[in-house]
Amino acid sequence: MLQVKNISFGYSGAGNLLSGLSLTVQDGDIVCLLGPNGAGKTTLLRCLLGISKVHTGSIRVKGREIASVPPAELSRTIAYVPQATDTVFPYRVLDMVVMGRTPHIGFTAVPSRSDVAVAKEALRELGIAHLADCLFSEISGGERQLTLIARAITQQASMLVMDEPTSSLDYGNQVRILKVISQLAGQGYSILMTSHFPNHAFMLCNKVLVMKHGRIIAAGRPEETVTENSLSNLYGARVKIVEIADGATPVKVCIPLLA
Ligand SMILES: Nc1ncnc2c1ncn2[C@@H]1O[C@H](COP(=O)(O)OP(=O)(O)OP(=O)(O)O)[C@@H](O)[C@H]1O
Repeated sequence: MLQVKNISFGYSGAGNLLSGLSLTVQDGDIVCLLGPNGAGKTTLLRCLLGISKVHTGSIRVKGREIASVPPAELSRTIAYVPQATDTVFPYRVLDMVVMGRTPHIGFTAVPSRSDVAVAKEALRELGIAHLADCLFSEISGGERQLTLIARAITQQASMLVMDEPTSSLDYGNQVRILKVISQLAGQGYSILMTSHFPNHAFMLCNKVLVMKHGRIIAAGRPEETVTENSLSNLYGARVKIVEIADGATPVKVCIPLLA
């Protein structure tokens, strides 16, 4: 689905932030990108979406170089869920979500009834149908994040790229979003998400990319890549990983140690 080979990128005036970076996301994968603040995770996502142009290397989506894929077509393949942001425009939540139809209908076209129906269905799926007429600027950070996920679902792309999808959510909504992500993967979506919570890797993901100083320093299954040693190297914090029983399946949990 997504093949990244040996890319490099730096912001103008600075040296390379990303260098020699390669990764693959297969159909149905849930990939967790872990790394400390400033490692380059969001920058990498922006490169994958073609928002920032890589200096060297290749990014292929469904076998085609993204630079050669028209933006609307790329948006029908990959949907982006940015970190929850504010907007200066007083859009209704439903209007924000209907915007997900833009790659299908064009910037100037008026959304049809069926476009609005797709958006309303996404709101229902995420349990926020009651917010449809609220202003995006007047709902909570967590509700905004759910709205942005609804917009991505409305886009009906086959891959979701999510930047810290649970960052401003309360505990219950974090679990809700993790379940939604798992269900979306079950429906055939490929998912690449950044997270500051290594537990997400164990709970949800079949693959982990560990990023530091603009490089992928480890890639593989969560059990191989998320270890007490790797986490303490990555974050400079002591971490204990324990197994707890959840029915028949033991689940690994990371616990940071203060001492
Ligand atoms: N538009 C920009 N222009 C110049 N430098 C930038 C820009 N955006 C990010 N950077 C720099 O690039 C580095 C990586 O930033 P990035 O946002 O990709 O990291 P991140 O891993 O997503 O961090 P976090 O976990 O804190 O969100 C940082 O040092 C940041 O200051």
